Amino acid sequence: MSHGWGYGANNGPETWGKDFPVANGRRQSPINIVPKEAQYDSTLKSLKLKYDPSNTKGILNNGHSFQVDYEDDANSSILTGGPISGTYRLKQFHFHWGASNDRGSEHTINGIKSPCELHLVHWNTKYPSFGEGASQPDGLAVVGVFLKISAANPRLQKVLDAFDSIKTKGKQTVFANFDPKTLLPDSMDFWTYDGSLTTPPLLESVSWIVLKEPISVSRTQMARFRGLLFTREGEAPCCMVDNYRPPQPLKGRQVRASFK
Ligand SMILES: Cc1ccn(O)c(=O)c1
Ligand SMILES: [Zn+2]
Repeated sequence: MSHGWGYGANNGPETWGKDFPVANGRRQSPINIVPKEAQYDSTLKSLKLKYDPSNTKGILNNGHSFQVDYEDDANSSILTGGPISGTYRLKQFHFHWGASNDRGSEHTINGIKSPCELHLVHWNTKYPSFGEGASQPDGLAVVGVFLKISAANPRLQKVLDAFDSIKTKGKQTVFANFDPKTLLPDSMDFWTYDGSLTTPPLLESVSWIVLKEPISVSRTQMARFRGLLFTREGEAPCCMVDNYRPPQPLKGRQVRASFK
């Protein structure tokens, strides 16, 4: 049976290039963002996120993270503006986090890791589906939001409360009427660059939009993320932690800022 990619010593990010050679490509993600080297671009439009909570389909432990899935057969939960042209539909959101609060995010700022990073995944409606978009250079747009340790974030509570039902790989449960907008910070200032999926198949199809302002999460809330498992029910349990890919070479790419 294929041992499959993961985040362990034998199947982690350093091994992904064997099955997915694009891992060493020219527009891989995540990256380290150096704000002083980002170029302010006054032509960037403001980000527009319009989400319909009734599109919420469910919450799933996929063995790498957990994700909340959305109906995407209409333009009811969409991303427009920012660096992208056209309309991108929300497909799912998920997180990446560490075994301790000193690490966990995928993007870093001046080499600094955050304990957690939220990704809201959207696909370009010029293509017929997410799968089609995922193989196109302008097919996907992912909004990244850092989480920093502070007071408990009440907006995470509904997500955390579902964890008991999706503890192990493959488990999913009903999850309805969740507005991802409640997980966004006040400021929509962002950095943007051309990148990739941060998990195999690492396709180079993502316009990354990384928000400057983090949202809060408490130590106790982070501990609950770490109670999820990479493993299936009945297997030797392995805590779902450190499910992040480290920063990849910029290879000449420009990072633009929507703010001065
Ligand atoms: C489409 C996709 C898949 C995995 N991850 O981590 C992402 O951020 C986006
Ligand atoms: Zn992600």
